[in-house]
Amino acid sequence: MASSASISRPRFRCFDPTNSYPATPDHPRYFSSAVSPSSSSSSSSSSPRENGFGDTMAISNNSEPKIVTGEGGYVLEDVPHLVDYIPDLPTYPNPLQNNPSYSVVKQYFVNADDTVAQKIVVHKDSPRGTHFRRSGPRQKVYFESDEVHACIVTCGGLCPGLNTVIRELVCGLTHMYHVKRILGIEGGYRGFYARNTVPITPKVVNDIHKRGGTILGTSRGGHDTSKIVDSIQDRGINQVYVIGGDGTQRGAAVIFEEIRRRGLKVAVAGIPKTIDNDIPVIDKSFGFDSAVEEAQRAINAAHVEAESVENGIGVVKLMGRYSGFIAMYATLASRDVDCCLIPESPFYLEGPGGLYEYIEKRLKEDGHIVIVVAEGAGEVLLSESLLKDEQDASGNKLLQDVGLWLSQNIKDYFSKQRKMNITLKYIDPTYMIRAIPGNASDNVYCTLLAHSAIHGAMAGYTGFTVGPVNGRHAYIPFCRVTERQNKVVITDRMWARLLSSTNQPSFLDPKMVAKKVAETKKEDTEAEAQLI
Ligand SMILES: Nc1ncnc2c1ncn2[C@@H]1O[C@H](COP(=O)(O)OP(=O)(O)OP(=O)(O)O)[C@@H](O)[C@H]1O
Ligand SMILES: O=P(O)(O)OC[C@H]1O[C@](O)(CO)[C@@H](O)[C@@H]1O
Ligand SMILES: [Mg+2]
Repeated sequence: MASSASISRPRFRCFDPTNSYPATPDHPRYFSSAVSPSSSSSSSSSSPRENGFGDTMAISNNSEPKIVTGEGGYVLEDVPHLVDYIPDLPTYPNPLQNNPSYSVVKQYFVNADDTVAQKIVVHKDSPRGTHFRRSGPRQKVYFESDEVHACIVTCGGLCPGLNTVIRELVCGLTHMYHVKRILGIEGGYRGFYARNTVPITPKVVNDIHKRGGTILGTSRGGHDTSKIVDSIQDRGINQVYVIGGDGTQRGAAVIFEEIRRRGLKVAVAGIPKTIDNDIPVIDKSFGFDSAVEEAQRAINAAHVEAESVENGIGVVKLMGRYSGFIAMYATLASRDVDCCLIPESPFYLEGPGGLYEYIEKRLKEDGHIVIVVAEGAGEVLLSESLLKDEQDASGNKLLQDVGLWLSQNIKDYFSKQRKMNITLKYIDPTYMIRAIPGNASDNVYCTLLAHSAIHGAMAGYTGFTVGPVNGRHAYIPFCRVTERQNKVVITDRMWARLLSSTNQPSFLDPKMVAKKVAETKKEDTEAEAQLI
């Protein structure tokens, strides 16, 4: 899919320019205050951590981001490394060098200075912008195979592909790095201190990618940082793989901070999960493709029902608490949808240009209409009529059922006010969509995510999330994926394509459109100014 955009643009809250010192044309510099690590090796090689620029490594003792600047407005937002706070770590040759499966691969190891550009459409004089460290195997690793004790935890809502990521983490660690100790943490974050752990082997996970859900179980809430890190320390875990959405990545970030504060040699790697696709920076999250595909079945059913009766109305609710990506892509894929309602695009029911007027038009012209509504759409309208302010255990807002509310209002309006005979069928496939296994494309994607995370942790990187940025997998600092949510930008071309494919009203007056365009431009300018 096209790179997902966000209404709120990068703000670089995690970037402290007051720590900067000037970059020279041939020597990019870290912005944080520099302290050279003393480096030693107990085995084959000895060197400070590569920074990819032949430059002295700059170490920050706190959670400052590691920013490298270069020529032409080049910025690298690097991820933390274990040597940032444990300087004397030995390194070892990567066991992949002797792995028969990978031995014929030319240039299997990632070049030390490979970075991935966040912005790929640039102008002649525009800055080169933010880059992230490219993911992949390094020549040297910071863990010996026998020393690794990894754990895997899944948190938040279900998502197609969760089991595939678990499987590929286990198989990747075992087959690529000969790791023998991998623990599954049961039931999300609270499992670290309140539930059992299970040893996992490739045999245990062999066919789990064919099943929906997560074999480890999941939960919301229950993040007690010090209890979690105590448990990591007590069990001798030194690689933590955390699979989950925005809340989970926030949780992983604080676990990493506590680990760093305690000076533990423990790598923390996040694998972003959410069918909502609301995680910024990365191209898309795993499970999203599967969700869009499965949604077609519900939309198809709604269409068949609606077109089989006189004045048939099919309403399908899809997930998307804050972001309407599933609804938007499911609509674009289906071509049977006449109206798509998402949280980012406010709508109204009555009067000229409103939803009721549009439904009536479609019924008169086609005899039926199919409406897709994302669960977070129309929140303002709903809160006006139903006051409820509840949260789940993780603090996420609990939403009213917009599909039911909309269906009831449509029925009332047409039968009572317009005295029309309509037949409305409401389909809520949300949990059926979330519970399926990953589709073929998500399964391949999950493998790449799991392998990226393993290579990063083995290479000593920590405090990072993995994911593709413009098609290339990268290591992204936690703060960049937690500082905002990815949202559909209704002033982008993709939303315009949707409007033109459904022919629905935009529900926006021209003044509002102008305001949105101006806001987006202002945010772009501010983000660029911070990069210079
Ligand atoms: N700011 C935070 N600090 C520490 N832990 C957090 C934070 N936010 C959320 N968590 C923890 O992360 C876990 C998952 O969070 P949440 O339920 O919001 O799901 P998620 O990861 O966002 O996934 P999704 O929303 O896609 O289902 C929960 O155990 C929650 O306690
Ligand atoms: O009912 P649960 O498990 O809290 O999950 C609901 C939420 O999970 C999500 O799918 C994100 O995983 C949201 O779209 C949805 O609101
Ligand atoms: Mg979330």
